[in-house]
Amino acid sequence: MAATTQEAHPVVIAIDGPSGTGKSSTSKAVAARLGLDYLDTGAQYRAITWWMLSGGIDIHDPAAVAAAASKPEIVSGTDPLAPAITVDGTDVSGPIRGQDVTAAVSAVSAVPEVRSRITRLQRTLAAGAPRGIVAEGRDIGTTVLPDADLKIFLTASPEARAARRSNELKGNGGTPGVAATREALLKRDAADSGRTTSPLAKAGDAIEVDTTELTLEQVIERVIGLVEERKQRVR
Ligand SMILES: Nc1ncnc2c1ncn2[C@@H]1O[C@H](COP(=O)(O)OP(=O)(O)O)[C@@H](O)[C@H]1O
Ligand SMILES: Nc1ccn([C@@H]2O[C@H](COP(=O)(O)OP(=O)(O)O)[C@@H](O)[C@H]2O)c(=O)n1
Repeated sequence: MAATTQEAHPVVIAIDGPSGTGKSSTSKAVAARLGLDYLDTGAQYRAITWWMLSGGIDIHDPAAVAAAASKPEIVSGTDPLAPAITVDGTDVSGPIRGQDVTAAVSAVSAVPEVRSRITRLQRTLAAGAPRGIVAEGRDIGTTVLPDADLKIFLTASPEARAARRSNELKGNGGTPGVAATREALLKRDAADSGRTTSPLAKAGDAIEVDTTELTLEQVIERVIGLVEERKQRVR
């Protein structure tokens, strides 16, 4: 008989922060290296926004958004090497990154009925992750998974964030310059931080990592180091 080996309990990592701080890149890499699932919660809010825009729903009418919030079927893949998202069976991973969705998503995600619907999906995915999950967004540590084993809040200067995002958009054929990108990011930060329901915020027990002067690899190593530290402490 083999000695009783204790199954490690699934590890839940919450990574929050504003746009362009490195949440998606860091979360995907950490999940892939640790063999965990990955959840991009921003993609879910973008997907429901894409569906509303496609269906002609007035996204500035919270009652209309609330009434439609439960209608689309949103399915998120959780493989960090091939994150996928579909709405009613259509792959929307490309269209949800468009400027129209980016400009509309903060209004849609501020509606409480949208948040409760998406939060339910997120908790179901986290609960079903066999080895655990890295979930990234704005309210993971505060609202979605308040009992996460590790909470990280990423920050970076607006200049660094705008330069990164602008570079990325150029690669995707977009043209906005750094100044326009910076303005758009700050506007979205203000809307996301200022909403009543589950705003963008650092959880009291989250560890803040300023990525302005760090390479992506340094951020990934920092987070993996914090996961290891946490494991040592609970052993
Ligand atoms: N520490 C870093 N240094 C330089 N570029 C980075 C760093 N972290 C992420 N990036 C780049 O910045 C862009 C935005 O990163 P992303 O992970 O999508 O941020 P977020 O999910 O917070 O919006 C991507 O092109 C990514 O490769
Ligand atoms: N947990 C989350 C994640 C995203 N969001 C909303 O979804 C938008 C898009 O999130 P994202 O993570 O794709 O944004 P980027 O950081 O990629 O620019 C945010 O600006 C928020 O309005 C949210 O409200 N709560």
